[in-house]
Amino acid sequence: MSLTVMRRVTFCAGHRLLNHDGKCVNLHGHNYVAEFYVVADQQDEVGRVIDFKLLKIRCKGWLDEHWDHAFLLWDKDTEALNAIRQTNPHRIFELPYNPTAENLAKYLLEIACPQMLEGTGARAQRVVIWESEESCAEVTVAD
Ligand SMILES: Nc1nc2c(c(=O)[nH]1)N=C([C@H](O)[C@H](O)COP(=O)(O)OP(=O)(O)OP(=O)(O)O)CN2
Repeated sequence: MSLTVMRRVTFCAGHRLLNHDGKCVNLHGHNYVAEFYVVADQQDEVGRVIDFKLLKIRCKGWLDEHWDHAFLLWDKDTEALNAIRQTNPHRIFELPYNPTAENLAKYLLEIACPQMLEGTGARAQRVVIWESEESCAEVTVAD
């Protein structure tokens, strides 16, 4: 048997896809939805994998601090980085790859979730990023 809990968090961010052969090569924004699927080795004395409220505080807290209302840009995209830096104030989060939905999900699972969930006894198993109501990317920890 395996028990998983999920918390959904929404955030707004701007980005562009470098080398994309379509309109998403332009700076634009999305109302993203992130889903965090979390497991633990055992349930706590209350019967929880993790308190939903604590999960919300950790996941939403990280996104509010780092990605909400920021431009999520590839650190190689110097043209966009320099353009956004011309505006004051500005909020930029540099990524080591293009900010596709796939890569955002990967970054959250591999880098951000261990930070978010530190000390809770829970760990992320899967992250889904919805870029629109129609399109999402999903990443899962390998077996
Ligand atoms: N595999 C991926 N493909 C695309 C991604 C992505 O993250 N992963 N992202 C984009 C763009 O960010 C874009 O904003 C979304 O593109 P698209 O789905 O084409 O947008 P629309 O549905 O709004 O297109 P309409 O033509 O306006 O219907 C692109 N691809």
